[in-house]
Amino acid sequence: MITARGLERRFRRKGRAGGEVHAVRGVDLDVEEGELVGFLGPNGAGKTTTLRMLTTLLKPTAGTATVGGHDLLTDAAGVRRNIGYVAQGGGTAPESRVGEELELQGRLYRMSKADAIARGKVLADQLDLAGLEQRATKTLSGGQRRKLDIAMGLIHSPGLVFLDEPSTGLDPQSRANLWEHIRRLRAEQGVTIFLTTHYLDEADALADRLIVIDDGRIVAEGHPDALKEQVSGDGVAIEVDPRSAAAAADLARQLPGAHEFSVREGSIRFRVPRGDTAMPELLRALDAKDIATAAMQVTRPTLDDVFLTLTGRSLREAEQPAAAEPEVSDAA
Ligand SMILES: Nc1ncnc2c1ncn2[C@@H]1O[C@H](COP(=O)(O)OP(=O)(O)OP(=O)(O)O)[C@@H](O)[C@H]1O
Repeated sequence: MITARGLERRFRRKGRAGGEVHAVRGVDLDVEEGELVGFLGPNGAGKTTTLRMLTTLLKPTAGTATVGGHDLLTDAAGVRRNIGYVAQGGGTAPESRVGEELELQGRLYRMSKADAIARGKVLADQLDLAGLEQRATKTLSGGQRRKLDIAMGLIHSPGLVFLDEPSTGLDPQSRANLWEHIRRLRAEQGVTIFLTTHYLDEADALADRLIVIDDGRIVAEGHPDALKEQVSGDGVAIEVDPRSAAAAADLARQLPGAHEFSVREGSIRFRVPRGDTAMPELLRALDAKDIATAAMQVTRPTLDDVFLTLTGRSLREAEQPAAAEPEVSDAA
């Protein structure tokens, strides 16, 4: 469904400072039909820029791609016909009615009036918007508005849909509801979904496969659980008498694959590939040396641990609002 090689995008900075922003620095992507792929990275990592290139809204500075079976550079119209794109801000006019928006969107894709209305009804049902057709879009809740945006992106029955930060700004209940709908769209309609997010829980809950981007480059790729296992392993924390800490840490260091040690007084922390198998082994070793453990805890890694291991930064820290960017132009 998507094959991209070496996609790059530079933006020229305006003003006296000059120079360039290298927003995307050579991205390779492969997305198979029917996949639900999460494109995860902190603010400013290059997610939206990549998405805008893949959806023909922005020309790549370098690289090639095939999207929905059409060449991005030579057949942009073919790409546009075969994809749906749901942008961050959505695109509904505040005064118009839900049903009208859906119909108009269908007409923009050259559907007949009857087909646009019929397809709008099916999508409204599937996305829990039935009964709201006569409501002005400005009166919808945030969650309903996002679902309308998604319905509009799907009106022409594309096989591939891009969702840019679908649940940003929604309360936890609306987010969970939206996730359920996204899962169902894939399950019931077989739509391939490529979504960007900077929420770890969203990536974890939704995606079959994650592609992690940082500073314009892909830094990891895989199923959320596989990434956690490969990249960082389980976290282990044990508490012993401070006088035994050095000896206990020595024993823990002998566990296969143990790494990232920190020892502070009687508190020892480290990571191992599998906490459940390492723990009994360590307990036996400590017991044999008469070292008593006051507490022991194993924690499963999070996607934040993955990001930290790969980049040396926490995704949560990286999400802090960025400093104001210099004025820039859209032209490369
Ligand atoms: N039109 C533009 N002109 C200049 N620089 C831009 C432009 N669009 C994006 N950038 C810069 O490119 C970098 C990547 O931005 P992008 O919007 O792709 O990130 P993102 O990962 O989608 O972030 P967010 O999660 O905040 O949406 C940032 O440094 C951004 O300031």
